[in-house]
Amino acid sequence: MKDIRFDYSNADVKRHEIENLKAQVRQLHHMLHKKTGAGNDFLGWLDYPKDYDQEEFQRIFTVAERIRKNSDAFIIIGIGGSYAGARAAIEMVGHTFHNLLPKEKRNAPEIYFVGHNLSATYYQHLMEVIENKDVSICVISKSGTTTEPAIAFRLLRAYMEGKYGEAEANQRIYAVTDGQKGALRQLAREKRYETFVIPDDIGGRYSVLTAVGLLPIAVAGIDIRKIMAGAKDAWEAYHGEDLEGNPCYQYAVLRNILYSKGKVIEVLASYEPSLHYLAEWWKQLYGESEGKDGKGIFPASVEFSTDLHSMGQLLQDGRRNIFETVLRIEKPKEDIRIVEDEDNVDGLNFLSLKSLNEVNDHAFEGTLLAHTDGGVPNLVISIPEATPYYFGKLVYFFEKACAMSGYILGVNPFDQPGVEDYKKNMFALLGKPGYEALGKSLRERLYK
Ligand SMILES: O=P(O)(O)OC[C@H]1O[C@](O)(CO)[C@@H](O)[C@@H]1O
Repeated sequence: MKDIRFDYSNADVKRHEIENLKAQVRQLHHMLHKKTGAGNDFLGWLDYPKDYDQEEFQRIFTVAERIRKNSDAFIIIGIGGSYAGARAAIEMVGHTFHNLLPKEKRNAPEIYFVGHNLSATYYQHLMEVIENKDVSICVISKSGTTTEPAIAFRLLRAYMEGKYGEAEANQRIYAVTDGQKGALRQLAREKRYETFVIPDDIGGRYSVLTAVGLLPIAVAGIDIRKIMAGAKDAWEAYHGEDLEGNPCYQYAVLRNILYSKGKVIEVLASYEPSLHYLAEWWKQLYGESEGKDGKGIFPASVEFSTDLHSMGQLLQDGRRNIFETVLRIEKPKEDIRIVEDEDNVDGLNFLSLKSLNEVNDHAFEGTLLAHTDGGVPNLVISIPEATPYYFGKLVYFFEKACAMSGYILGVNPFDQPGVEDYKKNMFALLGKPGYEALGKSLRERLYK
């Protein structure tokens, strides 16, 4: 079977720079696996593909099947790690226009994501779209108190209870949350929602292979067994301590070498629009894991060739503090041939009958050379196909690389103290009890 490939031959990094980190990687590998490093109470994801709860996994199938049968629309409420992974999978593996396909072709409900913004327009428009449709919802929040999904859930719970009456609404609402504590767990108990557990030792951004990601992905009609098979094979493939044989650790090492040379921005580039949300998921994983203690690579993303006509200028010619990681799909799901045109007014007959994927590949090759010539080191991660299996494998690749990369950088890759600051200010400005003094001082600064 083909594998994920990592190529750093265009990174302008010397052999000895990599060799120098070999011993450190080995030591950090043991720290990770023996769970002796910073954030070690959040390492549940590390062996999860091998020892996940099979009983709960079966229940995800059963529930997904029920939702697929009785729902025209499935609404997923969540933010950050409680949302991005499922969306990444559904977009990468599924149909580009999932919701617009005729129902019989889709064989799954329309899928909508909410709870990841505070836009009234977004909610109002969603309500218009789901009118007259049978709806099920899944609320996903580990803490159960995150403001954005909590507001969304309040709105949608009222909508569901109004539409179906409380008893039926309760059967159409599913919750994925902490096993014991939190506001959502309490509500789920009271209302008798069917629930799934987010393990204590798995943080939001590492949770896509738990029910957080798997339930929405299964409802969308994607084979979650294959995802877990890919993740399990990744566990094996990236288990070795030796840098030479472990592409996942090589990626961690290469990005740190580039960072130490002033390349402080990593741009994840792809040539398939279906990877858009994978890049969003990746940004949270790396941004939240590494951006702390005054350090961290800024993770950004572009979609080529779209962004070659905008960000391409900056990448080619702007400040040289960027490196690029290209995420390639070797065999895209589809291909089409460019048609011959007798008149050739557009002068494109040199492309007649060529495969569009081939044109896209040449765009990649041409850009790789142009950007490396322009002083932008390029790393390339290639996945054979955009299938559930490779999604699972890629997720684990990035997760483990992120843990190693964070440890090399010298941070705790598993906490996120910085995200609390905006929350405190927002609560204070909204008048949440307990935040009165902060509210007063913030208002003085804002409205002086
Ligand atoms: O699942 P929860 O607790 O609602 O958290 C959602 C997201 O919010 C964060 O805590 C950041 O605000 C992320 O780490 C997390 O993925």
